[in-house]
Amino acid sequence: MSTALITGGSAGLGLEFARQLAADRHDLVLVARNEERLKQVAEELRAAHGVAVEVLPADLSLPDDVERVARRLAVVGGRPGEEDLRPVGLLVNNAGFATSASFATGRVTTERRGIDVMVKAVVELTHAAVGQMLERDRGAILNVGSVAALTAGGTYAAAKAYVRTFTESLAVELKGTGVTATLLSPGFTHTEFHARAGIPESAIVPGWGWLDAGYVVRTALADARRGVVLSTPSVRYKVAVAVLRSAPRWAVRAVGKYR
Ligand SMILES: NC(=O)C1=CN([C@@H]2O[C@H](COP(=O)(O)OP(=O)(O)OC[C@H]3O[C@@H](n4cnc5c(N)ncnc54)[C@H](OP(=O)(O)O)[C@@H]3O)[C@@H](O)[C@H]2O)C=CC1
Ligand SMILES: CC(=O)[C@H](N)C(=O)O
Repeated sequence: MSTALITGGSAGLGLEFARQLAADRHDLVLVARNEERLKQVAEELRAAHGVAVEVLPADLSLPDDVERVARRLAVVGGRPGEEDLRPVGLLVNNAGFATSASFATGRVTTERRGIDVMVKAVVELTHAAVGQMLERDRGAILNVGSVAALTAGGTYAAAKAYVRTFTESLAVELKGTGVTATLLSPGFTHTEFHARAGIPESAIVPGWGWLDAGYVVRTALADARRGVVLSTPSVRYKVAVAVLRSAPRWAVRAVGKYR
């Protein structure tokens, strides 16, 4: 039974990762800003599955909070001060958000926060985890990107494009070791994401349809266990990725946010 650290574990896909990993007997470290919701999830999963669940409240747009989570990820186990801590065997970099504002008229502080959470924190936490995983020669990194990474859909898409290339590059570097890197590229999935972004789901009619969070997470975990580098749940979103990757960029730009 290994330990998984999940960022954004209080809601949406992160909560689903926590539930499915707990059901599969993983101990958990849950990271998000909302401590109360994290505590509720921890109580639910300890009671339901008898696993150990650490609650690690952190705002991943704040460097000191990221550093605190990175220190937890760097734990190898057995060292002074680490007696009660097990090394993390699976890091799920999941926390993320988008805004409905356009770049030009939106707040640059919000843009900066998006980069902090979906790019800088992903890099720092991945680096902390990979170090101890290579020392133990086993572990897995699962970064949550988006199909949007292949679009010209704003700074959110740009951040996800970074995570896509970063994760593929990491997989190349880790090849031949006992550590794997997987990029999950979900399509539109029913979570709190759009409501939080001020975009009611009812206002979105994605041509490729909506996905269920449980299905997305089951697919991602199965792919990560097999060491698959690019995990894109559902045939229709695999087709969407193929279309976006092969279409002329002027056509992709014309679509903007793929829907
Ligand atoms: N839903 C979708 O259609 C798609 C989502 N994705 C990606 O999936 C990932 C999960 O999103 P999803 O579950 O849908 O969204 P939700 O809004 O349901 O959940 C987002 C999670 O991220 C956490 N979070 C947000 N900001 C911070 C922060 N500053 N520090 C720490 N945690 C934070 C939230 O917790 P808290 O508020 O407590 O901090 C929450 O647990 C994201 O990376 C998103 O980009 C990709 C493609 C499609
Ligand atoms: C599909 C996504 O990543 C995101 N939910 C969006 O609305 O673009």
